[in-house]
Amino acid sequence: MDILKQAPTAPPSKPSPLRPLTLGTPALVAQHVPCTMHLSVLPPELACSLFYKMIDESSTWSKNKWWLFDRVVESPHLTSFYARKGEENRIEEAKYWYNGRQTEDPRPFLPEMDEACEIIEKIVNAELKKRKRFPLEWGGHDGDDGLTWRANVAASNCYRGSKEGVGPHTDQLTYLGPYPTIASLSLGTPRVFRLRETIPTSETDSRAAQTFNVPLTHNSLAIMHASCQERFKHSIPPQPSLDLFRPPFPRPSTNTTSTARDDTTSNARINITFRFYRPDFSARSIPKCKCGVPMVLRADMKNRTDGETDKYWWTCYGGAQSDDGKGCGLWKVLDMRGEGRGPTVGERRRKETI
Ligand SMILES: O=C(O)CCC(=O)C(=O)O
Ligand SMILES: [Fe+2]
Repeated sequence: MDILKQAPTAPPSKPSPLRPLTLGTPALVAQHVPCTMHLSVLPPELACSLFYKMIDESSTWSKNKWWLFDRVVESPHLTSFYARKGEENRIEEAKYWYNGRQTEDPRPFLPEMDEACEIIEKIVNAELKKRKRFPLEWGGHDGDDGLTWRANVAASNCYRGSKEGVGPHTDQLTYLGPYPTIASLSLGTPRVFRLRETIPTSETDSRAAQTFNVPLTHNSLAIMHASCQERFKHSIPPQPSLDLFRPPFPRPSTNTTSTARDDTTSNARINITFRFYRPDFSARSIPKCKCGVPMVLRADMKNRTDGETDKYWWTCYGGAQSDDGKGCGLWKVLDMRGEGRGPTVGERRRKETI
């Protein structure tokens, strides 16, 4: 009888934690995460003048404040929101919301941002042609090739010194829709961009998450490709120390004398994320919760599937700015077809094969 006894089953062992890995080259970035890294993307003089312009503008930017569980949190770094020319009317009229609060009217792109944006669009579109497309990505309008990524807005951040950063998060998909492509330009002091995968519940027993650290240097472009927001959280962690940035060109024609120059070194980093707000996720198409606030769209990262049937949640964000941090708690699953969204890459493919 003894032989029939089953060997005692060992308790399921958790996969061993993995050490953080620094991805110091574009090849390593492409190998490990759904991102690409592009170095020295703008003409050096443009990168430098855009850095100065954004540093000056940042004195009028603001900090983000919102409710997290039972406390008000304020992100120390400064942020602002810009719309590309020709898009301001659509975007102003639309009134976007962020963190449960109506955003100020977006500012128009500065001329240097326009110049940078045109260069960045070319890089992004060349990269998109090489990549696998996901069925829920924006499929484009009839008549265009569905591949063209056009930045119509930009969110900008300024981190002053090594302590300012942003914690692990995914970008809200409310206006970006599923599987967005986000192009993130870094100017000034180098910082680390940290990515960590959220392991789906069905795989937590078989594999562990790894932390990836990507150094972001002045004038580099990190593209977060489709599936990055669905699979990875990203952050700019505070650092124990920083390499100061020495701008390679002086400030253009200011009245400061050489002894009073404030451009010799800087501990600040400017980040500009160029984004494509999808026409099928226009502000007026966003459902509102019982608080009267547009709901926020997020991917169900723990139960992701195949790029076609992934689940996304619209959730109440009214609590983020209310007096007590409590909202109505309403949530519902995104229903692409039922809500009349698209066309998606998947729908276009199906049409083409019929
Ligand atoms: O500063 C960065 O590179 C990242 C900023 C970011 O994650 C965001 O604005 O959502
Ligand atoms: Fe982000």
